Amino acid sequence: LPWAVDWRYKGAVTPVKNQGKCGSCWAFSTVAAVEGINQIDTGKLVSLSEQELMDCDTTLDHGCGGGIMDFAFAFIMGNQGIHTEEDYPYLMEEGYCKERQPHASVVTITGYEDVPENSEISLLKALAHQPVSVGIAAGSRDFQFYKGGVFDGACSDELDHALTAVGYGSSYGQDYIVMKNSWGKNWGEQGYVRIKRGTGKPEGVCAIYTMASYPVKN
Ligand SMILES: CC(C)C[C@@H](CO)NC(=O)[C@H](CC(C)C)NC(=O)[C@H](CC(C)C)NC(=O)OCc1ccccc1
Repeated sequence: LPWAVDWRYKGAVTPVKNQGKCGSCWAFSTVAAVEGINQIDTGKLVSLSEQELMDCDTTLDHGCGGGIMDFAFAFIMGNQGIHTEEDYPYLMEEGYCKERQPHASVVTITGYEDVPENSEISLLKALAHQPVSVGIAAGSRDFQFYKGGVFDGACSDELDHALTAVGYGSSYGQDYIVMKNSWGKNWGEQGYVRIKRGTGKPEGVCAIYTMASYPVKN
């Protein structure tokens, strides 16, 4: 396993976005993971459409009411791909599903995998290959008002938010996993949070090892 990984330096991560007053973190996490594997696979970094997931992936996911990244990965597979942000921009509220645009470009995936639960090494192994979608218990004030540094809790006790892990490393003896949030650039470390790893908690800080998954593009 590499000592440190950071997909931002590899050009696989788009600028931090902002979900606004809408519970669409699941769509932002899904899209960031697909933007990552797509860049790794094609060399092109393309910002993709969270709005398409909000408007069109409505059977199992619930727009601003919440969703699950695995459901969204499955939708993208069934939908034969996802449009670019440019072609299908974010409105911060649910809208009608726009029909497929004939000449629009889409990014496809061929599958997705769940990271084995409660296994830090499994998440690091996945992260060494690509950005990974991660569920997190983010309801605590400590997390909401996080300003920087290596976060070690306190957290709420159930999963209620989603981030995208984009790397891991160590600084001044503190081991961390760095994650992209979708609360704009003014939150945390320019929109990112470094979460402590190696704490010995099987579920990880804020339960980040309990619902992680990533898209596959063969
Ligand atoms: C207040 C929320 C709507 C805010 C948003 C983030 O913006 N949270 C979410 O979208 C979270 C993310 C998840 C990774 C924990 N999703 C949720 O809370 C979803 C919502 C329902 C409607 C699908 N529920 C959910 O995760 O229930 C647990 C579950 C796990 C695995 C399979 C089925 C169910």
